[in-house]
Amino acid sequence: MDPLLIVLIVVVVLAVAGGIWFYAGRNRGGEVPPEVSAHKPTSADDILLAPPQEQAPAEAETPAGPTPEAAAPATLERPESIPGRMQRLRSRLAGAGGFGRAVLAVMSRGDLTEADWEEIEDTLLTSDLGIEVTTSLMDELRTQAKVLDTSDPAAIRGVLREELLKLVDPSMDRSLNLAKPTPAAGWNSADGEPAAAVLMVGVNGTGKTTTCGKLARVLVADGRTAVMGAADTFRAAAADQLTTWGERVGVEVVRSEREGADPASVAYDATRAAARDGVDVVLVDTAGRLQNKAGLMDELGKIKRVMEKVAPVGEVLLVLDATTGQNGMRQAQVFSEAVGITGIVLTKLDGTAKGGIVVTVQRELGVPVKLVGLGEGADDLAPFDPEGFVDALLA
Ligand SMILES: Nc1nc2c(ncn2[C@@H]2O[C@H](COP(=O)(O)OP(=O)(O)OP(=O)(O)O)[C@@H](O)[C@H]2O)c(=O)[nH]1
Repeated sequence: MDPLLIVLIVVVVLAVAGGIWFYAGRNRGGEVPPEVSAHKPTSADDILLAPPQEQAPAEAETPAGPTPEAAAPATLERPESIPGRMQRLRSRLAGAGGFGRAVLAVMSRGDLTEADWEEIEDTLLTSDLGIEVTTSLMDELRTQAKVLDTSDPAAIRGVLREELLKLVDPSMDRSLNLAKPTPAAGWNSADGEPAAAVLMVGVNGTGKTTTCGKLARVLVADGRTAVMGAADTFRAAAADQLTTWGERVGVEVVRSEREGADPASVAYDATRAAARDGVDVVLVDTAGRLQNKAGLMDELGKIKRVMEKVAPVGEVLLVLDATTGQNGMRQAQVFSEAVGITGIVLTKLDGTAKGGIVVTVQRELGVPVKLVGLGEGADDLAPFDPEGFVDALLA
């Protein structure tokens, strides 16, 4: 036989055998394993997918809210009630070790020396109270110490509690504005009744997306319905993260499948969807890129403007990381100038003993802390309670 023909036959036989082996191999492997084909979880997802801390997820009745378009889990979680979580989180706050306790310990020594007063001053300054507040608090404490002339811990505690409470200011209105807004002039009532709108802003990593998800749970626990808008189109995982949060409690998430899509258009779609579905609240998550103030103003301004084609935005919540101290304050100023802020969410308060940031941020921005994040658990967000906070600082 012609040697060329032999070589040709061998090549054809090898190719056919190889093809059969490859095909059989694919079938042997069966379906592509889900961990390969599915979205690869990030560390944040791991946290989100974990069951809520200290609370077994319970089966809930059919939610009043809209059904998520994505495949929903078979059972929905019932978020922890607001009073329940406040009770639980108060002890966590106390566990973080408040600066009040350290001041109390020094003041209870009685007959304070200058060194003792310096120790108190250092404690106050390192707790992020800022120089101005520290100085006036020191003056007040010196006066009160003279008046009291005692080392009785209960009496000193009473004075310190009163002074700290004054600084935190219990008279501020900390309620969220969740009243149904008056529709915008051009709004067609056939398109539904606009929902109360909450816009979440802040630097990246402060916990905006997490807080949006946690706040949706607060609303569900409070018997309200909601829609979330994933207008953080800069970080693709943020929309996935928000979708997971929504699915757990039956809250629809409006998102764009296109990375880098116009955040304002997602915010607008979410606001319209909320009106169409007749839900109570629309929560919009945004990206926190602080490239420059002009860019930030443009982006946030545009988001707010398009949402207000439906109805006024009732709440703009600035999400601030309590552990970033004075650095966080500078960023907060930029956001507050870029878009009018109506309240502050202080996250990661579980990770710091420097509770003084509550006082500083309220004074510098002139708006109240309305919510606090006290952990990575799904229900670790609670309304800010000044008395509980001061008690925890002194515990
Ligand atoms: N300990 C603690 N961690 C928190 C709290 N709130 C949020 N976090 C964590 O902070 C990390 C960042 O949260 P994200 O919600 O992704 O932050 P983000 O601001 O949306 O970030 P970008 O999408 O990049 O802008 C996550 O690991 C959260 O679990 C809190 O109150 N306490």
